[in-house]
Amino acid sequence: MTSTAPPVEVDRVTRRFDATVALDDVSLTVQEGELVGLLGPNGAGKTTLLSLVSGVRRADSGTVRLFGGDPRDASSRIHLGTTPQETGLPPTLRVREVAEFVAGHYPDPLPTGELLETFGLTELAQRQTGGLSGGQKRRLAVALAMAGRPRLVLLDEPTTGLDVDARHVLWDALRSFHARGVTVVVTSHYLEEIEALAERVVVVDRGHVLADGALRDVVGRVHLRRVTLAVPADSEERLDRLDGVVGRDTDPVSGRHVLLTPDADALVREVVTAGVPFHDLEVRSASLEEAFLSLTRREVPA
Ligand SMILES: Nc1ncnc2c1ncn2[C@@H]1O[C@H](COP(=O)(O)OP(=O)(O)OP(=O)(O)O)[C@@H](O)[C@H]1O
Repeated sequence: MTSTAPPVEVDRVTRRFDATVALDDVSLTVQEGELVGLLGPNGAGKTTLLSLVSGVRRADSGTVRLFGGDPRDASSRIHLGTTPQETGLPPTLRVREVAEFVAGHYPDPLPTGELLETFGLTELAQRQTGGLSGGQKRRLAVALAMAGRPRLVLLDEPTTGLDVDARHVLWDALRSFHARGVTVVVTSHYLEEIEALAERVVVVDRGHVLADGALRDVVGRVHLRRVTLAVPADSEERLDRLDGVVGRDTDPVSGRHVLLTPDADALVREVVTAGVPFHDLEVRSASLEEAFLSLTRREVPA
């Protein structure tokens, strides 16, 4: 293990579960200080990837390095904090007791009061964990990952089940740790979470890395524009006959039609030429969600 090695180095890793290839020749390096969002549909291989990096599982082939060492050696994991998808907390222990118990395993832990404060848990310090709500347990589980002042944290779906306020408390906490230099790898089903947090996005599907880059580059890579417009109900079916529309949806708030297209200028010209009566036209870049759907609908490269 070397202190200058990147926190995560995954090199040509394959991992199977019987006939399922969960990861197929995956390579990925995460440098110190990065905040990486790992995106992928259910079963894409995200949890498997994190389990290899945290030393819980072993790769069938290829190599995984954690700060330059073997993640299966406890000494390599000294700078690692993790929050798995499911966390078991001892139900009769109080929040503060659990935090102190976990902190006791590290040579230089964060003061428990500071940890609880950062995650908005101060008020709950005396509560038994068995009496916490699902969202409160989740926040505690993420806080525990930070107890030992990790240099790298792996968070698997950290905000699943949290309401909007609790999610924002957690995002702020993650941002503050990241600002102090902590490297963060986070998986999420909430694309707006990755948009809000991550600087780099890695899109995984069926065991392959489909895209890896700065958030705006991944969104830009699909070259999609989002054209929103309102049309009278009796003209709606005319939208189906337009060329160059690769996706169609309805905006849940305004009820306007959303058309995804690689060439917004050509599409708008076509709408005008076809004489479709429209109003409230808006053109903007595709969101990460739209880019993600477009990417994961593609065929997996050979
Ligand atoms: N212990 C296991 N035994 C058998 N198959 C497994 C096991 N763990 C994962 N798999 C399979 O490997 C593939 C990748 O699973 P993985 O849990 O890594 O996906 P994921 O991207 O984390 O999905 P999710 O978003 O649903 O958590 C899936 O097809 C899954 O069914």
